[in-house]
Amino acid sequence: MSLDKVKHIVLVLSGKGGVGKSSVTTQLALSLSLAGHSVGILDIDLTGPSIPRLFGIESSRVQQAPGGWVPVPVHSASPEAGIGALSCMSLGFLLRERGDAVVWRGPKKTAMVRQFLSDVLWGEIDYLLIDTPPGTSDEHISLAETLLKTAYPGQVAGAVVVTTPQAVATADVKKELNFCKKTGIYVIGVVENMSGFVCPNCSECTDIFSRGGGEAMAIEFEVGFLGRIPIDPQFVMLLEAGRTPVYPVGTVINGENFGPRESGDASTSASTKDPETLANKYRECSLSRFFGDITQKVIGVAEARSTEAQKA
Ligand SMILES: Nc1ncnc2c1ncn2[C@@H]1O[C@H](COP(=O)(O)OP(=O)(O)OP(=O)(O)O)[C@@H](O)[C@H]1O
Ligand code: SF4
Repeated sequence: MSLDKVKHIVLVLSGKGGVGKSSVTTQLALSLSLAGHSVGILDIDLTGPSIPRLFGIESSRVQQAPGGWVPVPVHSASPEAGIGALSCMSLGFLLRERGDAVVWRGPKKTAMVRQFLSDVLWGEIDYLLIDTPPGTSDEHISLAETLLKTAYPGQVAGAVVVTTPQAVATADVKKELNFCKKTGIYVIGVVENMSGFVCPNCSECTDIFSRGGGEAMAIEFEVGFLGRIPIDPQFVMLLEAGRTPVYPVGTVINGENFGPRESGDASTSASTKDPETLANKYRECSLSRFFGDITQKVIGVAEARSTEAQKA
């Protein structure tokens, strides 16, 4: 199996589309690599693969090697900056045109997911994040079946469930948690995305919708709560420009700039006159801090689960 040398596998799930699951997957992957880990992303959202676009590499093509597919690099490792390598695999790389639609029946989707799990040459990596379609579909079932059959004890760290404060009110995200319970997939925790709004003028964080629903749901289902991420208009702009909001300003890997270009690029664009107030607000609302905290919790659970499995 191509997953043999992957240390930890993390699934990213959401009950509904558009809650920011793929955005959370990419920023979680970047935060993990920023923490020095080597990371892969497997995008099994077959009908709407968005990972290549979020990294600005949708025109890349997957290379075929004798043993399988070589994942597309996002960036290589930078030992001097303490950053691990990041690569990804998505059906998006295999489609001829960016807008090509995939209209497949269940068995074909199942076969594709199995092939993605067995034929991608990840090599030795610390984390593999699997971005799944919204809901509980054929892709989820074949993913759970294949992983439960093939993964070694402790390798599947579990699932990160992404929701928004409003989506929490719907039954979809609860279905997702029930799916994990039924299939025996451990829930690492819930992320409440689009929770509050970061003003582009002064970086003030305001709760424009309800807040705290994700945490309440985590308590109800007795699973972990990983944290909240505010709506940040700069986030979309940076992603669209192929930049990485969670990397510090001026992050250069092998000559290429990956971070926001300058401090005004990220959620630091406040026009407040007092630099100290601004700095504090930036610290309070910075996406990198939110993702950094969530990432540390995911690392903690993944390591604890693999240590537990080794002891057993
Ligand atoms: N915290 C945030 N602040 C601002 N914009 C955000 C935030 N999170 C996500 N977005 C934006 O919301 C949109 C939807 O995000 P994304 O594509 O990640 O959702 P998704 O749940 O993966 O959707 P689907 O499952 O339908 O592919 C994107 O334009 C993304 O840039
Ligand atoms: S700049 Fe500050 S005060 Fe003005 S709208 Fe934004 S959050 Fe409110």
